[in-house]
Amino acid sequence: MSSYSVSAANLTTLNKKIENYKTVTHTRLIEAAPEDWLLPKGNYEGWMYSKLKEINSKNVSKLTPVWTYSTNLDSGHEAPAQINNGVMFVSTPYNNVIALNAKTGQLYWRYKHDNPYDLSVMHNTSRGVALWGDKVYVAGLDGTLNALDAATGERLCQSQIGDWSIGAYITSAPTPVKGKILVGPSGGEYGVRGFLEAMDAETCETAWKTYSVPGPGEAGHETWKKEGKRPDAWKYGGGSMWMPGNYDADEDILYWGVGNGSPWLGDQRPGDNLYVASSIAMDPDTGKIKGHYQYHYNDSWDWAAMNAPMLIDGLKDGEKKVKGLVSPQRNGYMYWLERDGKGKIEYLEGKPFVANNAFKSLDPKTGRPTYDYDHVPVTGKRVSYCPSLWGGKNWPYESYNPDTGMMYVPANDNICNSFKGKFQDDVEPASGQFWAGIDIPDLDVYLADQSKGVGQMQAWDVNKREKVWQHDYGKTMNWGPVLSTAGNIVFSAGTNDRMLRAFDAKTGEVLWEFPLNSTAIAPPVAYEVDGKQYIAITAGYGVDPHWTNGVLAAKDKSGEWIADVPEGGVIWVFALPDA
Ligand SMILES: O=C(O)c1cc(C(=O)O)c2c(n1)C(=O)C(=O)c1cc(C(=O)O)[nH]c1-2
Ligand SMILES: [Ca+2]
Repeated sequence: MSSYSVSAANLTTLNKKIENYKTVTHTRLIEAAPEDWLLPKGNYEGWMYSKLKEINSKNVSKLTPVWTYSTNLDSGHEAPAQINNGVMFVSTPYNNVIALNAKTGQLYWRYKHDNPYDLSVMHNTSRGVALWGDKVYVAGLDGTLNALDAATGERLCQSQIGDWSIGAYITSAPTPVKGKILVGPSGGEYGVRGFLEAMDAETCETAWKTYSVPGPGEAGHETWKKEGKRPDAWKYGGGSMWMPGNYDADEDILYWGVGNGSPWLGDQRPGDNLYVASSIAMDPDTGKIKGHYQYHYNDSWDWAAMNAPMLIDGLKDGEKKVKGLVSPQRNGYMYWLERDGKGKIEYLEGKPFVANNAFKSLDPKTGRPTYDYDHVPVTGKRVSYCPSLWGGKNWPYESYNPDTGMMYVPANDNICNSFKGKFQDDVEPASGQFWAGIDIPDLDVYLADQSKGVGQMQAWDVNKREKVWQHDYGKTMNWGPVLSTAGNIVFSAGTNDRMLRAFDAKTGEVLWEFPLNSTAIAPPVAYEVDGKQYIAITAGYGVDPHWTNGVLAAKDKSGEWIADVPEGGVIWVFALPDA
C-alpha cells in the first residue's frame, strides 16, 4: 500500500521534538503553497481550494486510506488538519492539539489544554489553530489564547480573551496576520457583547480589541434604540465573532463575520443593531472598523452572519470586473458584494439558495430585506420560520474553485423551526446562563415537506450568478465543509451516512465515496509530502450537527433517517496507491 513502514511503536512515541520546523512567515501565508495547508481555509481569501491535481476526477475512484489516528475524544471535531512542511496539526474538542508526521501518522507531541474541571459551554469544539513563526496558537474553551512551541507543544504564553464563566468561550480558529493573532469569543446565546481581539504573537499581550456592537459615541451606536424594557440592550447585544475571518493582503484589510443578536428576539433590542449579522472591514493594525455590510437588520432568527465573505478579484458585474466579496449566508441568500479597496462594501446582488419565508424581497439597490412579520420571531408569540435557526448553511465552509469559476455550497433546505419568544427577566445577561430568549424544550424543528430531504451540495457559477448543479443527500442534514481542487474534484462529508464523497467539480457526479468511522463535520484538506498528494479529514460527530440529527431522526416516519451515528474522533488520510 505504501513505501514507508509504520509500526505500533513509532506511532505512539510521545513528545518527539520536531526537527527543522519551517518558520511561518507573512509571505508564506500570502503565497499559500499547495504542499501546505497553513490557514484553516487554505488561503487568506477563504477559498477552501487546493492547486494540487495528482488526485483528479479520472483517478479519484482509486483513493485509499494510508493512515488513521484516533483522537481518543468524543464530540464534534471541526478543525481542519493544518500542514506545514510535512507536519500536521489538528485541534480537537476540549482543546487538545495533536502534532503528527503528515506522511506517516507518527505522533510528535500532544498538547492538552488545562480547561477548568467544571467548564461547561454550549459548543465544546475547536475549529483549528493559527500557525505563525515557530509557534502554534490555539484558543481554549476557557476563553484563553495560547502560544505553543511548534517543535515541542510546550506552552510559552497565554492571554485571557474571554471569560467562559460569563459565556465568552472560544471555538474559533485564531487567525495570524502580520505578527498578531486574532480571535473572538462565542457567546451570542449568553448575552455577551461580541468582539475581536488581536494578541501580539511574541508576548501574548493585547494589541487591540474591537467590539462588534458600537458603544456610546461610536458610529452605529444609534442603531441600538434606547426604547422598551431594555434601553441598554447594546451592552449584552451579542454579535459574537466566532469564526475566523479573511484578509486582503494587497489592501491590508480584514473582512470578518459578526454573529446573531442576543437574545434572539429583535423586539427586545429595537433598531437595526449594527454590526449584528454583518460583514465588517477592519484595519489589521488597529482594529478600526472601516466599513460594513449588514445582511439583515434586527436579526431575530439566530441567522447571524458569522462567516466572512470570500474575496474574489475580477468578479464580473455586467460588463465590469470588480473586486468582489461572495458569500452564501446563513439566512439562505447568496450575496455578491463589491469592495472598494478602502473598506467600503457595496451590494451588487442577493439570491436565495434555499427557501426563506421571512424575507419578502431584497431592495434591488441595497439588498435590505423586507420582512414578512408572520415569520419574524417576537416575544410572547409562537412563530415559525424557514430556513431553521441553523440556516440555509451554518458555519461549514463553502469553497471557491477558480478553475471552474464555481462556488460549492453545503446547504440545508426544507428545514424549519418554531418557538415562543420569552422575556427572560429572571436571568442576568452574561451571567453564564443561556440567554437566547427561548426555552430549548419548546423549540420545534421540522421538515416543511416530510417526503423530501434536507442536505444538499450546490454548485454556483459566481460570474453568471446561477446554480449549475445540485446533489441531494436525502434524509440528512449537510454539515460538511467543502474542499475543491485543481483536479476537478469537490470533497465533502457531513451527512449522517458517514460518507466522505468526491464529486466531479464540473458536473456534480459522485466519483467516489468512503464510509468513515463517524460523520466528519471538519474541513477536508489537501497537501503534499515528498511529491505525493494526500487528502485529510477528521471524522467525529457532535454538537449541533449530532443534536439536530437526533431531533429529525426521532420525528422521521419514512424509516430513511439514520439515527444512530457513532461518535469518536479519527484523523483519516487518503492517497492514491503507489504506481
Ligand atoms: O452566537 C454564538 O456565539 C454562537 C457560537 C457557536 C460556536 O461557537 O460554536 C455556534 C452558534 N452561535 C450557533 O448559532 C450555531 O448554530 C452553531 C453551530 C455550531 C457547531 O459547532 O456546529 N456552533 C455554533
Ligand atoms: Ca448563535
